[in-house]
Amino acid sequence: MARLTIDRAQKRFGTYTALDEVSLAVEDGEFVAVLGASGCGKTTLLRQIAGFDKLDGGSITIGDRLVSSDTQHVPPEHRKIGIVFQSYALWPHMSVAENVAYGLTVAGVRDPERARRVAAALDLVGLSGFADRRPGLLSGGQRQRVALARCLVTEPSLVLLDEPLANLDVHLRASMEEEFSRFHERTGTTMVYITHDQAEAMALADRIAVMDRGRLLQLATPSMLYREPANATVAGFIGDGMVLPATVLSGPDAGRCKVRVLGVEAVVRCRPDQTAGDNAKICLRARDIGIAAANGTGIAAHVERLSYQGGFFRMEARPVANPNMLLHLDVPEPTPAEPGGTITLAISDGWVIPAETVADLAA
Ligand SMILES: Nc1ncnc2c1ncn2[C@@H]1O[C@H](COP(=O)(O)OP(=O)(O)OP(=O)(O)O)[C@@H](O)[C@H]1O
Repeated sequence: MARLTIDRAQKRFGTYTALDEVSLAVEDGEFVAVLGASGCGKTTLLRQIAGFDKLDGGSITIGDRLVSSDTQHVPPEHRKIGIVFQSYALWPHMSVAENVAYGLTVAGVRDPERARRVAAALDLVGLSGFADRRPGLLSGGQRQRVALARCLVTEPSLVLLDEPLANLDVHLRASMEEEFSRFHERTGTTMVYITHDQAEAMALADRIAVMDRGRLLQLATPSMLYREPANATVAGFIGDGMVLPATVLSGPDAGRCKVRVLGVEAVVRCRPDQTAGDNAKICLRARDIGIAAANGTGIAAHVERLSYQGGFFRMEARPVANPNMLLHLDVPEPTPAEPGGTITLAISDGWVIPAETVADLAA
């Protein structure tokens, strides 16, 4: 197991900067998900960690060993890294046991040591009874478990997972998520998990690194990302956040600021160093907006759409005074208004997004 330190990693393809000064420290035994939309640079980052490409600037250290820098490039096979790909990449003509044994055979490990380690790895992923099967006769989830066993058997110091569940159906994904979690708990292996699926990242990771256009925007626990997004991009990307212009009326008191938003005053969470002033932005979640009390003041809005979510409705509504904005909130059955009707909304919570400076990397 090893700590992974990426320091100001740069990667360019021609004039395009795919990695722009990415710095990231993954603790020994930690499970970090790298999350971002397609094209944000996740795979490029993984390829630098694995050593498939050379960096244009910065450095990567695994444990105490500098593996990538201007002057150093340790080849992939000498980095003690295990990789699990979306495509499984199993040999179709070999049995499950032979596939798992492959890395050991290449490394010169012989029986009975090799057979013992293969059996232990298959046991770890719950596939002991499948040693003699060909991969073609396994389900997608079982194939991914073989790929995991094959990666583990070499006792890597770091495991990289590149969208490993992307080819599986929804039900299998959920059970494989549990499998990865249990596996991480049992082995304590340092893991970096690439995904564009935030539910998957939230369910699995100790911390999530959110990337956008080659930059790391925030590295934080799932709950911190949700509660305290560092900037408007993270706020909008994670948890369907609504980002609204606001004025901070008074500075923090017990972690909360008074703000004016959509013409009403509200008390929301903020950083201890938040200052009063115009041009602020706040992030609201669906749960931060509710129906105002009868005769209470609030935000008059036209109901545009209702969609049933099972037990409640997701309502979309446009403020009468700001019709270019679309708010969403969850309302119980029976719904308090129908599409075309008007409703008064109240804000119960929210987060003042810190002024955009450097990405806040504090967890
Ligand atoms: N070898 C290459 N040559 C030129 N451009 C590249 C190369 N590899 C990646 N890119 C570009 O770098 C950017 C980041 O690509 P990358 O594959 O890292 O994104 P990603 O976040 O993994 O996306 P996805 O989720 O779709 O796999 C993209 O704009 C891509 O087109």
